[in-house]
Amino acid sequence: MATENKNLSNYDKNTIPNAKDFRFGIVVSEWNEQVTEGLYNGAFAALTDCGALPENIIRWNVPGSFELIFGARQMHEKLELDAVIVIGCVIKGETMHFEFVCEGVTQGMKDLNLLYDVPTIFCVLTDNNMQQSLDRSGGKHGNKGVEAAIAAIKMVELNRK
Ligand SMILES: Nc1c(NC[C@H](O)[C@H](O)[C@H](O)CO)[nH]c(=O)[nH]c1=O
Ligand SMILES: CC(=O)[C@@H](O)COP(=O)(O)O
Repeated sequence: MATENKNLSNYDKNTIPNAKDFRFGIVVSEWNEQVTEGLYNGAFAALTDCGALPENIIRWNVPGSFELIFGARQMHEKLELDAVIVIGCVIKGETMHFEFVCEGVTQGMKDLNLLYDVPTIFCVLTDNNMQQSLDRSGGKHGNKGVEAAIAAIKMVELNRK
């Protein structure tokens, strides 16, 4: 199902575990800051709406999406967390750089999920243009940051079984 057929912000709070005892790390890319801030705000709002305490949500910034890998790894290594969410926005330019950044970040996130017992949640937009990114960071298709927050809570619950 494409995003255009599913609002990214929709969730049923009654089906989501209470996150009051969960600790989250969020690594945010500064590239396309207007979009990544919208994603972060969506994630933060959804986490706290589901019971997470603001003091249990630790944010680090990195320059670009490719640095999300190292930033998330350092969070896993240095902080006691239940989940790490990485937030980025990669938008196609004139060259192949888009493909390599997207592939590198995707593979890096997969590797982190293999290396650590704490889940790393992938909240990286990989869009053809800015409008697509705006539509998915609080626009007409909702907010992927909300989707990522709900995924993080569910994965923490799964990890505690
Ligand atoms: N073009 C975008 C980038 N490029 C920068 C890389 O992510 C990285 O910071 C650089 O190659 C240095 O290692 N990053 C994004 O997040 N979004 C883009 O659209
Ligand atoms: C994803 C990128 O690095 C890309 O936006 C950079 O733009 P360009 O391919 O025109 O250099």
